[in-house]
Amino acid sequence: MGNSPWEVFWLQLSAIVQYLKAGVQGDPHVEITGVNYDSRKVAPGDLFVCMVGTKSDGHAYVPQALEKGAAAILAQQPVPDLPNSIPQVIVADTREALARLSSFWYHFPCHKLRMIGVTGTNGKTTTTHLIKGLLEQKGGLVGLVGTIHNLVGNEEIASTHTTPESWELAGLLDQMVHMGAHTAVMEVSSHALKQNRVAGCEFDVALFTNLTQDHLDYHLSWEDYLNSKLKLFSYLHIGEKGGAKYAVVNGDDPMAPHFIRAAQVPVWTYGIREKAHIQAHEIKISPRGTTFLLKSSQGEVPLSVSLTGTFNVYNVLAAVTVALLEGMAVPDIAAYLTRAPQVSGRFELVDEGQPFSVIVDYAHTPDGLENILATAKEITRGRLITVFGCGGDRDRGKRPLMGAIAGKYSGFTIVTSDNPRTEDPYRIIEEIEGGISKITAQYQVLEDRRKAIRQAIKMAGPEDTVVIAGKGHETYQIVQGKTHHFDDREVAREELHKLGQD
Ligand SMILES: CC(=O)N[C@H]1[C@@H](OP(=O)(O)OP(=O)(O)OC[C@H]2O[C@@H](n3ccc(=O)[nH]c3=O)[C@H](O)[C@@H]2O)O[C@H](CO)[C@@H](O)[C@@H]1O[C@H](C)C(=O)N[C@@H](C)C(=O)N[C@H](CCC(=O)O)C(=O)O
Ligand SMILES: Nc1ncnc2c1ncn2[C@@H]1O[C@H](COP(=O)(O)OP(=O)(O)OP(=O)(O)O)[C@@H](O)[C@H]1O
Ligand SMILES: N[C@H](CCC[C@H](N)C(=O)O)C(=O)O
Ligand SMILES: [Mg+2]
Repeated sequence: MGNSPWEVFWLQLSAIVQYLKAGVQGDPHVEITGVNYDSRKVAPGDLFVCMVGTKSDGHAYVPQALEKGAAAILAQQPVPDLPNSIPQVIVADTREALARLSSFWYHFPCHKLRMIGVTGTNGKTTTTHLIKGLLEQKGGLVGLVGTIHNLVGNEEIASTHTTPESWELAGLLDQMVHMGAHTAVMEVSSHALKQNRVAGCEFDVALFTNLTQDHLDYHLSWEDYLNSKLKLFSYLHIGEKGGAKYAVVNGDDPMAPHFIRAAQVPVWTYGIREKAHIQAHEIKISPRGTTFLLKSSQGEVPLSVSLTGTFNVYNVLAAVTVALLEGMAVPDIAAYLTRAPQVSGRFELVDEGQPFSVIVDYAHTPDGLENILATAKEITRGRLITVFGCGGDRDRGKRPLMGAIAGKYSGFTIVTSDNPRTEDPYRIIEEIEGGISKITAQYQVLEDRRKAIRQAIKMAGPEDTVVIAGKGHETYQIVQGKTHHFDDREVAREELHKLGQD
């Protein structure tokens, strides 16, 4: 954290107070040289923002922040016994205030970029990558914010969250502006929407992919999860930007009417089953890609993409809808899609010349797993062998559901660990077994993920498919709070090489 890399920057606290229209206790004529919401990372001259969290309350860390040299405090409850030299700004919601302040600090980068926000349970990463690739065909740079990485021009900036905290987000958007990007396409998670991480961003386009069960550990109810996602749409019309604003909605999703109702801007729909502005017909799926007829107001054209599965047709339709509305012509869209690169860890084939297929995929929700396994089964002549686990410290309700889905589609399943984090791996596995054991006895437990992958590869015969689900692009396994290097693709490759050696 800190200032923009492009200039040494500071603000007088009074300017921040004025912008936020907030109350202040103490003398606001102090220089603020940075902003931080984590006492452990505060630098001298920072404004320390007290955020109320799920684990602790940032107001309690003011003494640590002051020890590190914080020059002022932004709080939502007055902090008692502050030294006279430390002013405090009081707002109703510090997360929202931080988001607005971040945008102000970086001179409103979201006003200088066309902002495209993509939300939904599954498909955000895939859709945003497709949108970036498509829009760059028009010329110029498109920035990207998301799960795998953030891209500022062609520079890759590691991502810690799918949607970063507002301070880091404004910094990224600022860098995109300085690199000359004209558009930013970003994944907007439900956590980010609920926590107001994007409250300082004015979006031009909001896109909804789908909504199925996830994150109930955090949202506690389906309504809260849905309402968080809806925020991207209900705030879309508000702001000072010129230019066309619109919403794009998957018309086949049962939740579509909520998103259509929430948007107070023109809405465009896409889909396969229901009537929609942009549609796909005659879908043909093969292990290395999909073809279909794209129907839009410009007529029908055949499309060929390297992404496999009906679920990916939805992602392609979503991206195509945005590309069309951003002014691209159908032939240019079609030409790009035939050569669009695969998204890392999404239906990624590991091919070391073995006589069976190995697919690494990021499916970590019941719907994601069902989609990937249904697709894999459709293109497999032999047996489908699935390796998967469920994340620790995450929605427990997903575990038996994913167990049952794996049991339903797979000839054999190996239940293993996927980032147990602080939980007991065997407790997570037991919860998965609660679902799979009701469907089939064709499974085994191998907690060690490498052993599970090895076993699946050893079992596979010609024309079988091994699906290794849940981690996709991830290069780590978090066990007992510690992060170890682990990459499903790397391990699968190593285990394939060992075949026949023992
Ligand atoms: C559940 C969740 O979303 N947590 C996020 C939230 O943390 P929190 O509110 O629980 O924070 P907390 O630990 O209670 O601490 C409260 C405050 O005290 C501060 N603090 C804490 C300790 C200390 O010593 N000093 C100090 O100042 C913290 O910095 C924080 O400001 O706010 C933090 C600051 O923005 C985030 O880093 C943190 O993300 C955690 C690490 C996380 O794992 N989040 C995941 C679940 C997440 O956000 N995922 C979504 C994508 C999900 C998906 O779509 O699949 C994402 O957008 O990445
Ligand atoms: N449109 C879709 N509908 C259902 N499942 C999908 C869809 N697109 C992708 N998936 C499945 O979900 C997995 C994750 O896809 P992707 O990374 O694009 O989603 P995401 O929304 O970005 O996920 P996250 O919330 O973790 O960021 C894929 O590996 C695939 O198994
Ligand atoms: N964004 C998702 C990713 C889950 C990926 C899976 N590998 C896990 O760790 O649970 C989450 O944080 O819930
Ligand atoms: Mg993602």
